[in-house]
Amino acid sequence: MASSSTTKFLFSSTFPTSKSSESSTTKASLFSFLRSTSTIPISQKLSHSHNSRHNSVSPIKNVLKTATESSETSFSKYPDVDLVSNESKPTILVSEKLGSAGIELLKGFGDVDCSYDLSPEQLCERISKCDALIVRSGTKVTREVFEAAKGRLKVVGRAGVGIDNVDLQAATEYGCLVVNAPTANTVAAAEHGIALLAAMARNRNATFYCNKRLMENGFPGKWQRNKYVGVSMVGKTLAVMGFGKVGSEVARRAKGLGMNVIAHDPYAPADRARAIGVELVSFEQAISTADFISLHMPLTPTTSKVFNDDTFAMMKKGVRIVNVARGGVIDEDALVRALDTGIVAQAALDVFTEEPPPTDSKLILHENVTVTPHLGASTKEAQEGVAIEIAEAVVGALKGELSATAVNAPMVPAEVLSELAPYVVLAEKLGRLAVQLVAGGSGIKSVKVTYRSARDPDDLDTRLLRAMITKGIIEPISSSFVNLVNADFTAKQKGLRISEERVVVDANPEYPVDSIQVQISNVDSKFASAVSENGEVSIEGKVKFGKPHLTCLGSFGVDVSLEGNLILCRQVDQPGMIGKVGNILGQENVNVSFMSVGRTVRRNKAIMAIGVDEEPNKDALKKIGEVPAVEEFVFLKL
Ligand SMILES: NC(=O)c1ccc[n+]([C@@H]2O[C@H](COP(=O)([O-])OP(=O)(O)OC[C@H]3O[C@@H](n4cnc5c(N)ncnc54)[C@H](O)[C@@H]3O)[C@@H](O)[C@H]2O)c1
Ligand SMILES: O=C(O)[C@H](O)COP(=O)(O)O
Repeated sequence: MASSSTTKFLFSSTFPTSKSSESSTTKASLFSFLRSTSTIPISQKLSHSHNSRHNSVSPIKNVLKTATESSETSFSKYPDVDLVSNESKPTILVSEKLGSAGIELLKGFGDVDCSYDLSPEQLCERISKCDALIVRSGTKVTREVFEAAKGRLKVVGRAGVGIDNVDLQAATEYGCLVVNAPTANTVAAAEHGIALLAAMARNRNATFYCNKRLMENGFPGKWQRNKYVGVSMVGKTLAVMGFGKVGSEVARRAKGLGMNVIAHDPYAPADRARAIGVELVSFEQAISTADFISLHMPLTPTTSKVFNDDTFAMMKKGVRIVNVARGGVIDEDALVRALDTGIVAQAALDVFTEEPPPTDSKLILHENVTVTPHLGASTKEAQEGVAIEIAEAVVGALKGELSATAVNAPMVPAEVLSELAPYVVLAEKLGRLAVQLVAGGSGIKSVKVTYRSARDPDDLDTRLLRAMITKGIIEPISSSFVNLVNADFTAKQKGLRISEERVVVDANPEYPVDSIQVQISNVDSKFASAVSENGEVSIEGKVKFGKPHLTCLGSFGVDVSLEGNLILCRQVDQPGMIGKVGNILGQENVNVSFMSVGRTVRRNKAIMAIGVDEEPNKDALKKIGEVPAVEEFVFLKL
């Protein structure tokens, strides 16, 4: 069996919020839920019958839940929420104008508060009463907003692409999911880019001015045709900086105008560029050979002010620049200097470092600058599309579904999700079990997870499983809540190092995972038999008939369904032990759901793993401990 790629992660959290509840559901209900989410748009789902919404809570849904059970607006209630009853409806704050179809969709799910033009203070005040916030580019969702939310805010929806106005690090630390609407405004932005390109080339801005003067003064003497001679675009070289969704649509359209298009994007695949007839080149080559430069990269620490005195100096004299990306990618003072010296002949700008820019901004007042007030996404079509896209993403997130447009959590395609669902449950149970086997669980520093599978290791996306193991380990020993969004961060904060290994085994390739093993090193165990020959607390589990099973404990093979609670006993391997312990539980009215005995050597030591529906009282546990052949035992809550 070839062992393969080993991925190692460092993780960590410090939230006073308490834990989410975890409930399981049948495979059937989980899968029907997943099927319905992948095929029925939420807009239709909302009109479904009342009963259809009352599925049991899916464990997959739980991966995004964060709020306390005790909280009045507990997020854990949402998947079961009665959409008709106002009592349990989530509150969704929409802080900027959103298309009406999106608003209607949101109203079908929660209480919608459309409050535009809130000051930062007003936003912080209101946010603690909200479960979701929907913004466009005009609202700054700062760390203060997440702090002020006091753990209630579950999802921020950005009705558009750029998420530079959301403090993603703070969102992640607070376990708040951020989703965006990345596709619905692509064409609108590309069309606006082309419109600005053409407007600039033909002095459209100056022509407006000229027209106004013409109207004021009458035509005679003002017909200044020679003053406003433009430049042609055909045959000119356009450098598209950022060859993503908008950049490639701009390139496609510019090709149609007869331009020679080159592009720079360190992450874009060359074959996608070739397919449009665009050559991918270096940053320097792009800016030094272009007659026109069109900006389409996101604003990140790397791209901030990437167009500055130094890079303007590398450009062809008389270059023309369009920016429909983000103002912050340009050093605006440097652009004014480049315009003044003529390095940049003209600029057409839709976006600015500060929006709206100050009225005395030298840049917007410059005679060679054409400006629009961040209108790239502002077409009727794009706004309706974005509104629906974000409303669906936010409602889905509030229902605990994993989002396809999550910005700070793994995006897991529906088909992968559906396949991994039972393993997600297993992963969390193994984490919970492993940590309870450690004496003084908070001293855990190093956890190794081994996934055994018949499939190629590259085919197994373990992020979800890893997050759930982390959740299982951390939640029983701390007040931190852990969800898919903050699992890695939480583990890192706690100094918990989780390494992963994927091992190919001879198993059924129909299933994504054959077994998951969790090993905790450098710790003492409450139950010595859980310690492997190598000295680690070691447990292994499998999914059998859709249910999580514990299959190995230390060096002992067992087979017990991980439902309800678990009693582990080590005893002398002799007849009558099952009966003795079973009798004690029976007398206390504790129902045994599952039972398995494992041993290494006949008539030596044996492990008895007993699944119980109820929690045995102290007396029952004491009596089990007093059975003469029982050498050690432990009761574990799953
Ligand atoms: N003006 C508007 O109203 C408007 C509308 C839509 C999008 N936008 C902005 O346009 C930009 C692009 O949007 P998109 O939907 O195409 O996003 P996208 O993620 O599809 O594309 C961005 C591209 O930039 C590339 N990139 C990242 N760093 C880069 C770098 N240092 N140099 C060059 N390329 C780099 C990425 O690899 C990616 O291909 C974003 O900033 C977005 O906010 C503005
Ligand atoms: O990033 C975006 O999607 C655009 O900048 C659009 O922003 P807006 O929704 O504020 O118009």
